[in-house]
Amino acid sequence: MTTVNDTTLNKSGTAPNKSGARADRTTATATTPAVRLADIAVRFRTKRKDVTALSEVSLDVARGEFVAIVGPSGCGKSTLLKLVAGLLAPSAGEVALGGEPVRGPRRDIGYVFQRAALLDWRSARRNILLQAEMRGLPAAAARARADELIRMTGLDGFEDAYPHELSGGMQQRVALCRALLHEPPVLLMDEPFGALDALTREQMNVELHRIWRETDTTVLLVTHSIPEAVYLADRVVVMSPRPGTITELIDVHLPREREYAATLATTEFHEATGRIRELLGAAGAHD
Ligand SMILES: Nc1ncnc2c1ncn2[C@@H]1O[C@H](COP(=O)(O)OP(=O)(O)OP(=O)(O)O)[C@@H](O)[C@H]1O
Repeated sequence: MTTVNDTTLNKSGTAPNKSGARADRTTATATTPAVRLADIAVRFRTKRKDVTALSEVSLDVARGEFVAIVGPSGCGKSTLLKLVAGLLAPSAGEVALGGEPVRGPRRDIGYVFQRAALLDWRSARRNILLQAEMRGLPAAAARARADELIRMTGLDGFEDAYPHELSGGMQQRVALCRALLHEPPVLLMDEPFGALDALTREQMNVELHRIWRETDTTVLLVTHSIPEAVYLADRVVVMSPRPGTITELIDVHLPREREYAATLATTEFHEATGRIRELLGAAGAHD
């Protein structure tokens, strides 16, 4: 485990590469990050009060990197994902995807939420294909990609089932397939497994990590589970209570292939989860 404070990262933006080794600083600055948040502030003005949700947040996420975001409730984690998706404009600072400033809703991202939000009257396959219909993608290619994702997520045999015939885990798999159908370079996940039982959640963690390894997707995952963050991520962003700032960035030095039980038994896993707990505990959060 290596910890880097946000001030250091603001300037260097270094990030681990796919092999788990750290890219050297010169290479990292020469490479355009998949996601860049530069000096972000977000203020909400409501009739009753003004809320500063995020303040001085800077973060570079490398292409193909898996970053988990943890922090106390209300510290601005969902707000941060909305900025990347272009669903919200920052009050100050710049957001860029692949070097291009984000100026409005982005179609080239995938988004998975806590609730799968499937259409009840459509089968699993037709829920996945909705993404293609909304984007006007060629039907044959979309069907082939949907079949590939169905296989990758172990949904074979349930393609024609309706949402009420699927378990919570299966519904989230359908939502994941739908989010990946158009092969987005960036996948945003907001507490995607929060409504699942502990065992299904573990299985989904293992599957998500395998799918991420098999694709080149950059992932930003918001989670309240410290073990989930450390098991899945290359780096964990730990946030402070509102106004959310980055308290610390934790590099997770685990091998790319991560067998679940063996990973949880490693010293690296214990050190990283311990450090995050300490930081969140010090901030008064008990996630
Ligand atoms: N549209 C909005 N208008 C006003 N305030 C908002 C709006 N969206 C978010 N907020 C406020 O901004 C802060 C951050 O909200 P956000 O949902 O990003 O937090 P979070 O870290 O994702 O929380 P949780 O972990 O509980 O889901 C909260 O205080 C919230 O009330």
